[in-house]
Amino acid sequence: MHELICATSSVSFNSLPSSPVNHTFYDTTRFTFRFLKNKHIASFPCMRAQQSEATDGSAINIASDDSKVDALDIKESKVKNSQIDIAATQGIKIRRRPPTGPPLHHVGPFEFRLQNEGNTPRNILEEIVWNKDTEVAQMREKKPLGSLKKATDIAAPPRDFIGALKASYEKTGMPALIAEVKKASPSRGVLREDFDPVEIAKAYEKGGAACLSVLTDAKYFQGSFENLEAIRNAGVKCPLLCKEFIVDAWQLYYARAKGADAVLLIAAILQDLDIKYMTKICKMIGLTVLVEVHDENEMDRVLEIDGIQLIGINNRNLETFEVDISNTEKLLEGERGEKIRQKGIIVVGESGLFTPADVAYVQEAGVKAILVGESLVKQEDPTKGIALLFGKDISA
Ligand SMILES: O=P(O)(O)OC[C@@H](O)[C@@H](O)c1c[nH]c2ccccc12
Repeated sequence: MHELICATSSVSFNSLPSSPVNHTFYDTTRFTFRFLKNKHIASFPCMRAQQSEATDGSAINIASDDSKVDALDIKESKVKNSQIDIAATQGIKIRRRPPTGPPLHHVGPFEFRLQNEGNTPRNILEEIVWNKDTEVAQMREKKPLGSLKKATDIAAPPRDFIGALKASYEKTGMPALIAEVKKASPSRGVLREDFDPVEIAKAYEKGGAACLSVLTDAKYFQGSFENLEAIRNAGVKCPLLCKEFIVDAWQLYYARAKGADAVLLIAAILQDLDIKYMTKICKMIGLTVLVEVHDENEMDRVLEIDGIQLIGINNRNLETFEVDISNTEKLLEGERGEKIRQKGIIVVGESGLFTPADVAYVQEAGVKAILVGESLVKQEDPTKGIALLFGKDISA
């Protein structure tokens, strides 16, 4: 039932066969056991890299300098813990990575860790973020930041996302539309079988959308960066929002290189400092930032950050999928609404908008733009879908 895996501390990998069996750890049904002396092999990314080289058959030696490694071990765990502490003080419940912290128990020469629920995502947002972390690490390896920066430099110049929203609002007197090119979602499944992203984007533009949002997450939303690029290259003039789960600054450069004019930063998964730092990078490379909030705490955090011009209020709770459009009103009431007006921030009402009454309701609450996917993408003709949503033709 429980498996015990041992390796000696002064192991020299070139003395072992190339099979990983001898020097990897086995997560068994409930417990992971390993010799204490070797704990660093699993603990450090650099060691892990060396380990995988060994599995390729190349010869490597890992010097056993336990004191140095232990010091690093402590440092790594401290950094992790302090990040968790910061997130906690900011009220962030989403854990950015599985908590593979120090072992819980020492038994004689072994350490053992209960393979507890802590290493299982607690909700869909956490699952998405953990997957994204791995996905981004793999993409980064294929396209390091240096080459990506060059691609960013030669990308077509960014379009004015906020300018397009303002112009539309002024023209129609109604919230500017950010229409979303969305094939599927974890909560609703596939929204449209005959999904042609370019055709849908063109239909949105024709119907009077000010900007477009393009889902690029493949695993949960069946989106792609190819869709973003294809829409950009098809002559669509609306500025494009790259709808991604951004967890790493690398993704900002990637989005810009693929033709995005704006990106979404989700306050539920990013600490204040991440939002500040990423906003600075976006400014440098010409990307507009839309910061998404879902509750009062996230709104208050974001209102403390300088330079935020666009805030999206998501009516969908990404942890439970519950949608409630009164959330927009709730977050714009009283002092918060006042502060937003004073700062000249444009608020975008996001998710769950289906009817002219819904649009009127969030407009009344104070939004100057809306982000809509499902109700438009499901329409046979998305152009007509826009007129139905607004109760009139807004394309003229
Ligand atoms: O399809 P809807 O209910 O109109 O929602 C669109 C958009 O708000 C939603 O897709 C969204 C809002 N924030 C997100 C963050 C990630 C993925 C998707 C989203």
